[in-house]
Amino acid sequence: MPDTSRAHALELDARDPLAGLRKRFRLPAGVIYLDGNSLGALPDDVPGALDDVVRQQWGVGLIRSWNDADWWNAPTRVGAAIAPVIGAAPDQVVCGDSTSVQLFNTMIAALRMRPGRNVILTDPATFPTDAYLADSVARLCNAEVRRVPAAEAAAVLAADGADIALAAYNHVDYRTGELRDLAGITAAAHAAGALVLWDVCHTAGAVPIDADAHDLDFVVGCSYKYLSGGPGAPAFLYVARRLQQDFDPALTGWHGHAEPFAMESGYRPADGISRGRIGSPPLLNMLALEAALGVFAETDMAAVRAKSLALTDLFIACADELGLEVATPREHALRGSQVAVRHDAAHPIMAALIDRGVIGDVRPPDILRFGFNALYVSYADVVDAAAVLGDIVATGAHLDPKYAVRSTVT
Ligand SMILES: Cc1ncc(COP(=O)(O)O)c(C=O)c1O
Ligand SMILES: Nc1c(O)cccc1C(=O)C[C@H](N)C(=O)O
Repeated sequence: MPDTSRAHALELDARDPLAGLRKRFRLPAGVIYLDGNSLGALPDDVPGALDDVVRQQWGVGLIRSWNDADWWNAPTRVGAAIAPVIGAAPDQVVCGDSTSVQLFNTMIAALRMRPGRNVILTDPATFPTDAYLADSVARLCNAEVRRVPAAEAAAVLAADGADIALAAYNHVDYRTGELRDLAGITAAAHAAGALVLWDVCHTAGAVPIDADAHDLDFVVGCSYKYLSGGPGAPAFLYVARRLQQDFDPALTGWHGHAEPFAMESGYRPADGISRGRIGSPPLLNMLALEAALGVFAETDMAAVRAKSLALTDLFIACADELGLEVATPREHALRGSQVAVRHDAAHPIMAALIDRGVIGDVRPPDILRFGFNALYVSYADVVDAAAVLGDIVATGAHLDPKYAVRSTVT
């Protein structure tokens, strides 16, 4: 039986090589934050950096800061800082725009790069924005969306892949936290002549992605979850170097032009990853993200992954002891960095948890989600959160009518 005692958790914290990174984040007193898989906690470096960007770079530098503070190159500079986190050699990652925009842009580029093929293969359980965009892209490009669960994707690609242009999958199921077979689906897609687009929103900064080692084609991820870039922080796009000269995105904005300030009347794409740029980037968010990324230079993704698995192992053991139904796979190879617990009263239980300072979220119909960012969640947090959860379920505290009211964002 795993040891779920608080004393043992404190021992684990004392031995944790990442424990020192927790102070790099501003965590409110009295809160156990287990929703970094939706919005990451505030890094300590961000307020000062933003203050400088607003007061000095914007307030004093004004338009000069495009040059003097190198705003112009921020998308590729911040992309270069994200690259090691996702296992990418330099010059393959650009930062900017939302995940949704990047997904749309890349799906169309992939269809253009595989003429004669008209199918986008995706998961029926994909994150909603991915599904909605695939359907819209299909309407725009006269293509078809074929919905095949990730577990069956490699077999479908092998048996019936001739018309598939793109396999577009989420690295982690946002509900259950199940980690998908990135290597297997990618290899099967390539054997079938298709491209792959991985949405790594739930793994960037939490799970090694090894984009180059796995020979991925396109990767899109957000930066406001495990990367802690802040609300609305821009997404990133990886285009493998070998594909960049053929990358033909839908959104041909002027920042992706070969010579933006030549103000030419026609579009000529920039070389390399810069052609993934679109229009003016959200610089305040992007420069906050740049400051947030500093912490990743002080650790490596193998250490982050090892602690994340240990945290989720411990939480699963606690949930087992409480007799709760865990929806997240127990095998490490199949687990992201969150634990999902099924309960018919998921909403009121989460409301009661939040009331007591334990912040997670819920997803329909019955999933309580708990995300574990190894950079700032401690083992003591895990057992303390589980103790509050156990107390609520045992006492029926969640049955209080005040917890029946649902908030807009959960
Ligand atoms: C897998 C996945 N893709 C996309 C998104 C969101 O896209 P956007 O950043 O455009 O809101 C999320 C979360 O919101 C997500 O979990
Ligand atoms: N992106 C979000 C937002 O704009 C508002 C509220 C929550 C989010 C999230 O990130 C949700 C998250 N992607 C999920 O897995 O459900």
